[in-house]
Amino acid sequence: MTPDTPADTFSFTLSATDGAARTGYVSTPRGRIRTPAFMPVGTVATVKGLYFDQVRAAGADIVLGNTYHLMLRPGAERVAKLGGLHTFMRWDGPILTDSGGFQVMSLSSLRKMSEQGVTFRSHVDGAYHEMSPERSVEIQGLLGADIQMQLDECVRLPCTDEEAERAMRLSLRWAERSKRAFETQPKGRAIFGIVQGGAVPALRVESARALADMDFPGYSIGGLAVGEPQEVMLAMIETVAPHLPTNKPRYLMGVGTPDDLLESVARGIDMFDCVMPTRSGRHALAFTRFGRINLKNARHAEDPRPLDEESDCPALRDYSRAYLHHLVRCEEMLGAMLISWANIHYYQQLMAGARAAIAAGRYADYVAQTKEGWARGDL
Ligand SMILES: O=c1[nH]cnc2cc3nc(NCc4cccs4)[nH]c3cc12
Repeated sequence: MTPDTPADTFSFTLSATDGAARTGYVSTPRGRIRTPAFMPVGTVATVKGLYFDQVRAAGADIVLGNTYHLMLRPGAERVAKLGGLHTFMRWDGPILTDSGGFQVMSLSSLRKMSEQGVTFRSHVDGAYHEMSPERSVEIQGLLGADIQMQLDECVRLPCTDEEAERAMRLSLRWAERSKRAFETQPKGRAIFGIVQGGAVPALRVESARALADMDFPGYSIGGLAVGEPQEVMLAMIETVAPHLPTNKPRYLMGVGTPDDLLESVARGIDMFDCVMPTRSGRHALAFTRFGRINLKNARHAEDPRPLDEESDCPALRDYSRAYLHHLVRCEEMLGAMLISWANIHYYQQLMAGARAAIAAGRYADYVAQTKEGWARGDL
């Protein structure tokens, strides 16, 4: 923390831009987040298969926790009683939590949505729960999240314009209520508004402008990475970004592949989260400088080469493809752990390279060279 940044504040500093791409850092009481940033997903208080010292060593400055999962198990009040999520899972850096609404709609059963909020049955034990903007913020506060999300309604794409409009306007009303409920929380924490509006440019612009008028400390772009083609996602980013304040961070929720990250950074996104690196790691899919490598494939059975001998990550540098293939074939947990570690490291170094390239004014070249590497791969 530089001396001029008091320990109990949240702020965003833009260091350089290259076209619409930006690099800088978010300052929080628990440390800085270098942007563009990729946030490993720690769904139930763990980045699946990794120790947090590996997550930190890979270059992650912040991790994501899921409010929906944690409120069901072990429970928000229980986490608070145990000292909060940072203490509970032994991660002392910033934590971002989502609001739970997205998982309620994708994981729970018997959901009932109203102006007040959403009631649902837990996918864990069938118990009834209700989630309102106020309760969601209360839960995120009990978890101790440094960056919190408003409760919103994310419609799956494709959807009708009427559906997108209804959900966008509800989300704006919930943005007001979430922000008001957040005011009781300790200084230094932030809450982000979430831009909705489906794939309808006019609705996206209206949502972004209304949220900007509410003066949030940061803005998420939601309602994307829900099955739409990449070009639709990128078009919505291009539509929304000009209407968001340049001096506040922009977080694209649930994104994405390495290609999604590079293309979204080029359009002005600062923060990302995605289960892709860890979920793919559990399915034997490695992301490398040479593109994707499916370690289930028998052609790796006698390949003594590591995934990337030039990497400074042991999982990429020290283990042969043959060994990784063997672990995968035996369904040994170390296989999923090593490939998840490799993928988290790859995503972090992809963002580190983007930050350096933007600062040097050569982001377009960085993207082109990176994509050439993916194509050149001797997979
Ligand atoms: O609008 C949203 N609001 C709050 N959380 C989200 C999370 C999101 N995650 C994805 N995509 C990644 C996925 C994860 C699981 C199914 S899709 N898209 C998302 C959109 C939203």
